[in-house]
Amino acid sequence: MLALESLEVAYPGGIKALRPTTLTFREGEFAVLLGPSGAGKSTLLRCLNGLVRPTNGRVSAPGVGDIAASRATLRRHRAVTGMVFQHHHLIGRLTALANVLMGRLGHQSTLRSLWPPSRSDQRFGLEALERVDLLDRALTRVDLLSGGQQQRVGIARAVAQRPRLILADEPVASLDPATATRVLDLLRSICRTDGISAVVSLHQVDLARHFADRVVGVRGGEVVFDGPPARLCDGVLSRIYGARPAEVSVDIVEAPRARRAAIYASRTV
Ligand SMILES: Nc1ncnc2c1ncn2[C@@H]1O[C@H](COP(=O)(O)OP(=O)(O)OP(=O)(O)O)[C@@H](O)[C@H]1O
Repeated sequence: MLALESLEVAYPGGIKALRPTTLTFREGEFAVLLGPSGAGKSTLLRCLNGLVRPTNGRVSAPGVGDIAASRATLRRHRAVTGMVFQHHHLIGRLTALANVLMGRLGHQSTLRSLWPPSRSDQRFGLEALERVDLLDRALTRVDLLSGGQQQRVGIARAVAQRPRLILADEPVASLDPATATRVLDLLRSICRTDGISAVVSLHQVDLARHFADRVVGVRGGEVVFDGPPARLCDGVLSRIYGARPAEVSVDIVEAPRARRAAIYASRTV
């Protein structure tokens, strides 16, 4: 459904974040990107909704074609692509419902978006919150919610957009293991029920094993593994992480993002 054709990204300064990559994400698939810090996972994800412009190659979406062909194609693609971020990107002083309703803006004209939300949009937003078990918090300010609850609001916002695709960049990196599992479980089950495709970057190998239909392993801007989670054996993990498998899932996965980078740097082979 979503095709990357010889996609390549070089950032200013010459960093090749993504080497020529050709890949297809299939309809309804829950794909997980795994890879060490700096591997290029965020860059790849951001190319999928045009937040990063490739240096070469293109991303094609069904019914849209090359998403970067024009502002209109990018807008059409983004209208059906929900984003879930590590740090939620919510507006803290607004209620959960108001944040969720932001997911509807891509479906409205500029003029309509200046008016209060319609009843049907409000109902849609409340349904989205109910699906992430937060209906009772609809009118609570988001900055009064826990990290896990905020991430569920982030998912509800993406779902309220009625997306065909959800892109999630380390959606559970700031959460404790039990909350991370619950949040991913919700995300995957909503994607399954609604037939939404998902591309999710994770650092936790165990979560990838549990939730992914397909794992794409990235290292040094290249896809070094592409297959079902059952094939994530020790050899594959060391190909992806360049570390002994026993070292992969404990200290790296539990470490905060900034420290992970230092751990990886010290282990680069
Ligand atoms: N805006 C930018 N300008 C210059 N270099 C960048 C930029 N964004 C990322 N990079 C570099 O591109 C490479 C890939 O970064 P990217 O954020 O895609 O990796 P990642 O796998 O998502 O890492 P992490 O797991 O730490 O988030 C890294 O070397 C990074 O330093």
